[in-house]
Amino acid sequence: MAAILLDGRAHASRLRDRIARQVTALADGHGIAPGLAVVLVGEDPASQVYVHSKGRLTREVGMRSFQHRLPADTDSHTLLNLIASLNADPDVHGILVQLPLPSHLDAAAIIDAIDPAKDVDGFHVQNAGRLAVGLDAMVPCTPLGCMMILRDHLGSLAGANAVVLGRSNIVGKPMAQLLLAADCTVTTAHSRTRDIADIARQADILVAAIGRPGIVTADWIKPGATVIDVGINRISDDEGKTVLVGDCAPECASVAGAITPVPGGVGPMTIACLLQNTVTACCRIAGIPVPAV
Ligand SMILES: Nc1nc(=O)c2c([nH]1)NC[C@@H]1CN(c3ccc(C(=O)N[C@@H](CCC(=O)O)C(=O)O)cc3)C=[N+]21
Repeated sequence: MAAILLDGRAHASRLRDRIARQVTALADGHGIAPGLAVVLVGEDPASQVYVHSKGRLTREVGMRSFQHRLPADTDSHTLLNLIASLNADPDVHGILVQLPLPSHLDAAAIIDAIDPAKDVDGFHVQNAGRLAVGLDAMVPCTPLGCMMILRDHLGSLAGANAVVLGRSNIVGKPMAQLLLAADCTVTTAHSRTRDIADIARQADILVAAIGRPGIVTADWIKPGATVIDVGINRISDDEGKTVLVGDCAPECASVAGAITPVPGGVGPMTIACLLQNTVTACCRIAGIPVPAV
C-alpha cells in the first residue's frame, strides 16, 4: 500500500490564509502591522532564493517586510549594530538572520544579540530554555511546522513512539522537545547511534532531519508509520540537473502509512510558521492576544 502524502504546500497555504486574517484583525482592532526583518550576509544562491520568497510571502499576508543584504565580508561589529537597531525599531517584531553565516562570523554570538522577544527563529538560548521547561517560547519554525502536520494527520500524539533522526539545535533538539511536550515517548538518534535502523523501526512517528539524501531506506520504517522528511538536499539527477530530495529514499513511501514529500512537505510549512511566529511575537510585544480568526 502506498503511503498517504502529507501535503505541506496545501497546509501552508491554509495557514497563510489564517495569518492574513489575523493581520487584518490586528490592523482593524489595534492599528498594528506586524513587521519581519530578514538579514542576509553574503551571496549564497540558495539563501538568496529563500530570502526572496520569505519577503514575498510576508507582504502577501499583509505584513511589513524589511530586508537587509550585507556583503560577505561584513564584520561582526557592523552586524551587531544592525541587530541593535532592529531590536530598538518598534516597526520590527521579528528578526531572522539567515544561516549559515560566513565562517568569520560567530553565529552563536550573533543569535545571542537578538532580542529574545523578536527571535522568530526560536534559536536564542532563552527561547530554547523556555521551550525545554514548558514556558511560552518562540518555537523554531521547522519543528513547529512538523508538529502541525503531525497533529493534522494523527490528532493526539500521546503515547506514540517518536524517533528523531538528527540532533541539531535548529531541528532535532527542539523537535524532540515538542514531541515530548505532546506526550510521545521520544528517542533522539544520530551519527553515533548504534543500530540506527533498528531504533528507527520502533517509531510510530519518524522525523528524519539528518541532511543526507536518501539515507533512510524502506527497511528503517515500521509498516504504517507516519514519516516526516525534513531533509532538503540538492543533488544532480541523471541528466545533471539539480533536484531537491529528502533524507528518505523513495521506496519508504511503500512502507510508511503517511509521509511528507520533498519538495512540498516540511519546507513550505517552515516559511508559514515564520510568518505565524512574527504575528505571535507582535502580539506578545503589544500585550494583546493573537486574534482568534
Ligand atoms: N535563520 C534561518 N532560519 C531558517 O528557517 C533557515 C535558515 N536560516 N537558513 C536556511 C534554512 C532552510 N530553510 C528552508 C525554508 C523553506 C524551504 C522550502 O520552502 N522549500 C521548498 C522548495 C524550495 C526550493 O525549491 O528550493 C519545499 O521543500 O517544497 C526550504 C528551506 C529555512 N532555513
